[in-house]
Amino acid sequence: MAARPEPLPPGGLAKLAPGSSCAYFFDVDGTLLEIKPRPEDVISDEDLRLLLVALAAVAGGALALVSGRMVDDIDRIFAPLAFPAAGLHGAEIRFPDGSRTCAESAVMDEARPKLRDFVAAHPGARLEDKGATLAIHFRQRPELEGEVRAFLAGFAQGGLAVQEGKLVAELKQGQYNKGAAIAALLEAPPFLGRRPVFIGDDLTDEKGFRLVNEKGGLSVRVGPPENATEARLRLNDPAELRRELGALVAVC
Ligand SMILES: O=P(O)(O)OC[C@H]1O[C@H](O[C@H]2O[C@H](CO)[C@@H](O)[C@H](O)[C@H]2O)[C@H](O)[C@@H](O)[C@@H]1O
Repeated sequence: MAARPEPLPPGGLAKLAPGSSCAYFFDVDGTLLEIKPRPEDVISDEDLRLLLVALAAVAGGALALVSGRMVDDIDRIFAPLAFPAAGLHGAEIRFPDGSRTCAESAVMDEARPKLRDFVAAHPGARLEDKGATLAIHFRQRPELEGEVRAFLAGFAQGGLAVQEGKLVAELKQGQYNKGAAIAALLEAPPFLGRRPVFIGDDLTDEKGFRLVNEKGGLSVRVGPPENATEARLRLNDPAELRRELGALVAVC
């Protein structure tokens, strides 16, 4: 049930989520990295890459990135690293052995030209065509929010659903979500048998929080305290998450 998350207790993630027994799942935008004006502005720095490599090592490789972005875009951000990953809110998964699943993009063929036309008619709005999902960003014109959401709601039928996010709304296939993606990754070694830890910041992460709660894991939301969430615990921002992960790696 959604409620206000608690701050981390003393000892933080180093105490709550040791690398010897946990599997780590991280959202990207707003969690590992700060939000930027445009999606392509986001890129990992060397410190974060080294931190994630160190954490993956102490967890026996049980670290995955779980994002609304395409897996190829996640790889661009963290290059040359290529972690196990779920992209497109779970519609795309790359398992630790390198095998991949990806939802059909043809399901968006009817909607795609209509979204293009909408964006062309609304300067400042932007279409991010991710194949199996289509996102309309309105960060440059936040006043378009109501119009974008109402427009996309008209496509929410026949298995399609709208995923809301930070100054973005997106058309996806309803059966895919981050909870199902984390559950699928947890079936595969080296995730199998480990306690899941999921850290995210946005509406798309709520099903991931619920899944790890059901599995007895740890759910942590990055962001202000006032919003109700399925996550049980809270961190202020990506910088605090980095400090926590640094401390965790240091004690392992
Ligand atoms: O699940 P995430 O890893 O958090 O990805 C969610 C969406 O992230 C990107 O959009 C968001 O971040 C952009 C860069 O900081 C920002 O400009 C935009 O306003 C945000 O909505 C990405 O572009 C989307 O595809 C992801 O679904």
